[in-house]
Amino acid sequence: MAGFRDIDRALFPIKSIAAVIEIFKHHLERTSEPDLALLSIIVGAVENSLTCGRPNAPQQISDPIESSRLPSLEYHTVEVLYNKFYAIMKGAVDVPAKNTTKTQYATRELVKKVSDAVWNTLSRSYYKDRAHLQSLFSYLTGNKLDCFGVAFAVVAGCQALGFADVHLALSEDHAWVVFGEFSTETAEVTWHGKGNEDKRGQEIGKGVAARSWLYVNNKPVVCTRAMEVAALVSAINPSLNATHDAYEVAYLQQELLWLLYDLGHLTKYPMAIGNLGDLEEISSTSGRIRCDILFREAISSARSYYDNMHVYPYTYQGGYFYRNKMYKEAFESWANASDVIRKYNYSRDDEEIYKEFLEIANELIPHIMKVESSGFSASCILKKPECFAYLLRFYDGICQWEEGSATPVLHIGWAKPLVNTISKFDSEVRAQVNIVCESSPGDSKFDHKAQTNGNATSCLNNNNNYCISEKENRSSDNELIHAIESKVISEESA
Ligand SMILES: CC1(C)CN=C(N2CCN(c3ncnc4sc(CC(F)F)cc34)CC2)S1
Repeated sequence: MAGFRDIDRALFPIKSIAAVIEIFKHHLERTSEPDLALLSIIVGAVENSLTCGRPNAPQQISDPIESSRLPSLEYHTVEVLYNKFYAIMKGAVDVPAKNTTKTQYATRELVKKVSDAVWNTLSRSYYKDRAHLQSLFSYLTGNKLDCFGVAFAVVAGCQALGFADVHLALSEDHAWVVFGEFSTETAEVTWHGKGNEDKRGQEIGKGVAARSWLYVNNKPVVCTRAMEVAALVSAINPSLNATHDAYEVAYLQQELLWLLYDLGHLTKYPMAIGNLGDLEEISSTSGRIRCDILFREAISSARSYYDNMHVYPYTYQGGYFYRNKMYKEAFESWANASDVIRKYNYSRDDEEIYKEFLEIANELIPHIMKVESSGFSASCILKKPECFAYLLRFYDGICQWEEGSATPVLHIGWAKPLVNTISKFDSEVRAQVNIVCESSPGDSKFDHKAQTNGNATSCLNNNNNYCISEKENRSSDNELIHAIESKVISEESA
């Protein structure tokens, strides 16, 4: 049984955040591969004691990070849970004894059996979106896991059984596994969303499902063991209740993310870098790079390794700019997010990103326009043509997202804030935006590269892409506005 090494035992009982960080350091720096089950049980136990525990004895005044603030976590407690997990996995599959030195690779049947073992030991019915259901501590003490937690448990189970080829694959709203000699096999192992039949055991769709944002055009984050540790650290949830976080848990998550960052394990994991950026914005670590640099690193990671098919890096950055009243920069981030989503077809599985764009279009941008047109605005974005251009690119990306999709995106609820926003820009500001039409050779949204045909006309038609560049010379953008308005309103009459 991989799990416990003497060094681990020596660090028990765990009485401080610092001790938890020491265990992660040891597993990441001095073992062949970190033990996912062990680390998930430990961090789940700590999170549980600080966020779900009953208000225990009056809090000790000592520093929660270094000395004992945590209810002491005994080696025996962790060992019992670890052995229980191992027994469940062992019981589920009869792994042939390792009689050969030949590396054994997992099969689809094995992966499905491990997924069934987890699936069949979950409580019958519980609120799946509740917080703190992501760790093996939750699974082993409460038989509850969220959809990410099930996928993580399957990977940890396969590791415990000796299958080093089974790894976690992550999109921005779903998780599955890759396996086999070249990690080319894929399998669903958990559910997604509400009321959808799970597809466990099936390979990841290549057909129409692959064109939805949910599967990020087959550009998922395929994890190494250390990146699976980064995923479990990202999944740490410091929330105490709807309005407060447990400071010690947020601090633990932030320190573990910096440990993983320094070891290079976040390089190909944009969302983990974004999570670290969010934590740094709340409470910056002295001597560390600023959070806005982290948001930029997340974007360049998505561009470098995932063909710029991920949306969240831009919405991490846009959210930061918005919270810090950097509205022009926020518009640019959201226009860039829209340039990603336009490449996809909208499918019923994409509700999460739909809600993200709905909130930006119908809450955040209207709020900005309200405060900016109150006359006391400092950033006077209503006078800047580039802001108008960013907003048009943002809205146009959503229009194009809808084009060619089986499910409509826009409805009248989008039109009012949209038209209200555009009409806040005076005509002489709008006139400074030049809209250039581009012919599009192919029909596919993914491999189409914009071609500039040189002659500038202002249009929004269903076949051609167009890009917007702010230029001095005037162009009539009323056609464009009417096109957007008529498009949206025609949706209404449809
Ligand atoms: C800009 C935002 C709204 C802020 N937080 C965002 N998150 C996006 C999702 N988060 C994540 N952070 C690290 N890894 C993963 S893997 C995954 C999909 C799940 F099904 F496994 C989600 C996710 C963390 C929080 S996007």
